[in-house]
Amino acid sequence: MKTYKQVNITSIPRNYELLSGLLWDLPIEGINETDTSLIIYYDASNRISIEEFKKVLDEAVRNNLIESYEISESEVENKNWNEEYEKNVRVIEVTDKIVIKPSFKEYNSRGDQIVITIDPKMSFGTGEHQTTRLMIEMIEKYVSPGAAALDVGTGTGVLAIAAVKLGAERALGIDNDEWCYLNGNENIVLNNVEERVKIIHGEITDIEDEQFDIVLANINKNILIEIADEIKKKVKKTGLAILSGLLNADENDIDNRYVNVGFRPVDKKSMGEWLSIVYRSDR
Ligand SMILES: C[S@@+](CC[C@H](N)C(=O)[O-])C[C@H]1O[C@@H](n2cnc3c(N)ncnc32)[C@H](O)[C@@H]1O
Repeated sequence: MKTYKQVNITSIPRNYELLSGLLWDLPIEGINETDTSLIIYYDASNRISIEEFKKVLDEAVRNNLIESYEISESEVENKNWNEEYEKNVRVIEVTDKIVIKPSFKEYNSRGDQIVITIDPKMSFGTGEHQTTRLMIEMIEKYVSPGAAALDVGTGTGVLAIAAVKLGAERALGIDNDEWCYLNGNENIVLNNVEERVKIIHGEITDIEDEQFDIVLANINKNILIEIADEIKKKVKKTGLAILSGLLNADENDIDNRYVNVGFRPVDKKSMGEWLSIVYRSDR
């Protein structure tokens, strides 16, 4: 039985887009930005408490991303939840070509558009966040027909699904969160790509001896630094790694680490504070 709660966060400065991006890594069910606060809905019955939010916010203070914050917690009536949730999930036109929509909203697409249906439930990856949009732009630019793609930290499976819809032959999505594994598998069925996309539960180290033309990873700086060697092992010689979940301020640390393991930066793009970098394997 789920017990929904909400936390209300106010911060100085009021940069809720940045904070919601940082908090999306937690197993939360929805975020609502208002002019004065950030409201986060989550299931308090099993996996998360207000302390987890405080840890992320304290780190944001330590990194000078915000000066200070206030946080409070309140109960949410269960009966309103689905309605609230559905109201807040939007159809997102990510690029001229790619649209992401939930199954419960209609969208009249043009013939040249690709519509990806994502019901996010508790996973990250609706297209709402800049890092997902940056990743999709880069996939559109760099995926080559027939490529094999690996999506580390697949969330809803959105990037793996986008990769095959944009020409990859097949994609493997992996996430260490079991909810994402379940949700990703639902989303590949919604998009009729179950023949070409496989979603598994685990860590990148669980994938044995397989190499990919393109490795996608939208996670965060610390994890991307930790798994750089593993990402390198999974990329074919002269293949690509496309990263995000990064703030602009993370660029040097990530570049140092990825160049050190044998990558060369070939492209990058920012959206607000968020950054995506494309690396080519050099050896
Ligand atoms: C920011 S979300 C990205 C979701 C989606 N790929 C997108 O671009 O919208 C990061 C995901 O990485 C997963 N994750 C975090 N650390 C991981 C790890 N060490 N191995 C696999 N998945 C991880 C989280 O569970 C989360 O679903």
